[in-house]
Order: sequence, then structure tokens, then C-alpha cells
Amino acid sequence: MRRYKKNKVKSPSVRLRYPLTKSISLVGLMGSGKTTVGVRLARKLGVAFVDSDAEIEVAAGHTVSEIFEKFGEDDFRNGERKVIDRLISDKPMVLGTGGGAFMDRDTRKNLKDRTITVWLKANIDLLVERTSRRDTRPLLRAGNPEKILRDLAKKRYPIYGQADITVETGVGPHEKVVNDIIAKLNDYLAAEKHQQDPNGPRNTPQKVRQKHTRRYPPKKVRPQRSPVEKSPGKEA
Ligand SMILES: Nc1ncnc2c1ncn2[C@@H]1O[C@H](COP(=O)(O)OP(=O)(O)O)[C@@H](O)[C@H]1O
Ligand SMILES: O=C(O)C1=C[C@@H](OP(=O)(O)O)[C@@H](O)[C@H](O)C1
Ligand SMILES: [Mg+2]
Repeated sequence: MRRYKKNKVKSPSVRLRYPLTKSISLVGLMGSGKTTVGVRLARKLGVAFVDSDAEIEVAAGHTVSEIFEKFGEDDFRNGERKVIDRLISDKPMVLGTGGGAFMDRDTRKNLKDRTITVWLKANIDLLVERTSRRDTRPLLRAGNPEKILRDLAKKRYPIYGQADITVETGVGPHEKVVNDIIAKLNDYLAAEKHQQDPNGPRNTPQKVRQKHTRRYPPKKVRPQRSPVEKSPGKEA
């Protein structure tokens, strides 16, 4: 009880001022908060949250670790590409991607074309600490997690930098990151609106509430033979 109160740091609440016509996809390294911040962001925006890792697990009937172990990373990436393509065809939502998804050229193009991409950027020491809490990330088991994360950052940061919006996340609570994302989304959507209609009003505040359509986390894992979905549109 005491801990909850202590952690309940109030930061000024920010509201989305524009209707959401596209999904928001969160990209970034493992531990940056794509899943846990994503759930809270979706709740605040009144839209559904989906996590591509969780959806792949449902479609494959295996955990991410099992998929890497039994079928290899390439199979995982194939499944990830198809699942993300399916998810972003749905109505606007918040999508938490896996850290490697945006590195795939097709997935990146798909996310860039059809969603607002947000890079959650955190310093590596923080990511090392956060990812050490759970042993669910196969890539970090292959050696020293800190070195692996630093090497991945070198390779991935120039690509994550192609996202529409970058939000730095520090030691503050999840809600602070949610507010920072919404503030940047307001700027982004205002600029987009202005571009479409340069003579229109700069700000048209609107209350945005969209219904949850999808449950998070998904109810159960449905067994299936291979994580690679046979053809687009056929996956669970
Ligand atoms: N802004 C934050 N403040 C506090 N803890 C955080 C924050 N972002 C992530 N975490 C914690 O870090 C861990 C990993 O977060 P997660 O959302 O699973 O990251 P990702 O999906 O990007 O790998 C979780 O324990 C989560 O609660
Ligand atoms: O960075 C990556 O390549 C991966 C990140 C993981 O997701 P999180 O970023 O949510 O941990 C998961 O998709 C898989 O272990 C591979
Ligand atoms: Mg995640």
C-alpha cells in the first residue's frame, strides 16, 4: 500500500487533441517499454492495445523463446512480419512491436506507411536493469546482456531514428512516458493537419474515445505446428 502511494507520482495529464485515424506503433530496444507503456497509452486513448510478440505466441502456439529455440530467428521474423501486417489492417490501436520488428525492411515500410511510429529511447544501463527482471528474451541469453544491448543499439539506432516521433524515456513512471508520447502526438498531428489544410484552424480540440476491440493479453495460446504462417491473412 505504501509503495503504491509512493510510486503514484502525479504528472500533469495530457489529452490527445485530434482523432486517431491511424494506429500508433511503438518501436525501440528490448526493455524500452513498448509493451508496458503501450498498454497504458492505449487505455488513456481509449483504443485497443496489441503486442506483436503476444500475437505471434498465440498464432504459433509457442512462446517467443520456444520459437527461437525450435525454429530459429528467421522463422520468428517471418511470423512477425505477417502478424504485424494483419494487426495494422485493423482499426486504429496502439501496437507494441518486438524490438527487432522495425529492422525488417518490409515491416518497417508497412509501419511507416500505415501507422504513426514512435521510438521509445532509453539509456542502455536502464535497459540492462529492466531486461534483467525476466528471462524471456532469447537474444539476451547468447552472452553478456549489456554487450548485446550495446551492439544492438549501434546497429539499430540509425534505423529506429527513422520513426516519426522519438520519446526519451528515463527512470520516471510509465505515465510520464505516456504523457510525453501524447504531447508529441499532438504536435505531429497538428503539423499533419496543417499540411493537409494550410488555411484551416491550427487546433481543433476534440475528445477522442474509441472502443476497445481486442483483449490484452490475448486469452490463450492456440497450438499450431509452425510459427511461420502459411499465407497472408490466414493466421489466427
Ligand atoms: N517508463 C518506465 N518506468 C518504469 N518502468 C518501466 C518503464 N518502461 C518499462 N519499464 C519496465 O521495464 C520492463 C520492460 O518493459 P517492457 O514494456 O516489457 O519493454 P519492451 O516491451 O520494450 O521490451 C518492465 O518491467 C517494465 O515495467
Ligand atoms: O529485439 C529483438 O529482436 C526482440 C525483442 C523482443 O521483444 P521486446 O522488445 O518487447 O522485448 C522479442 O520480439 C524477441 O525476443 C526479439
Ligand atoms: Mg515487449
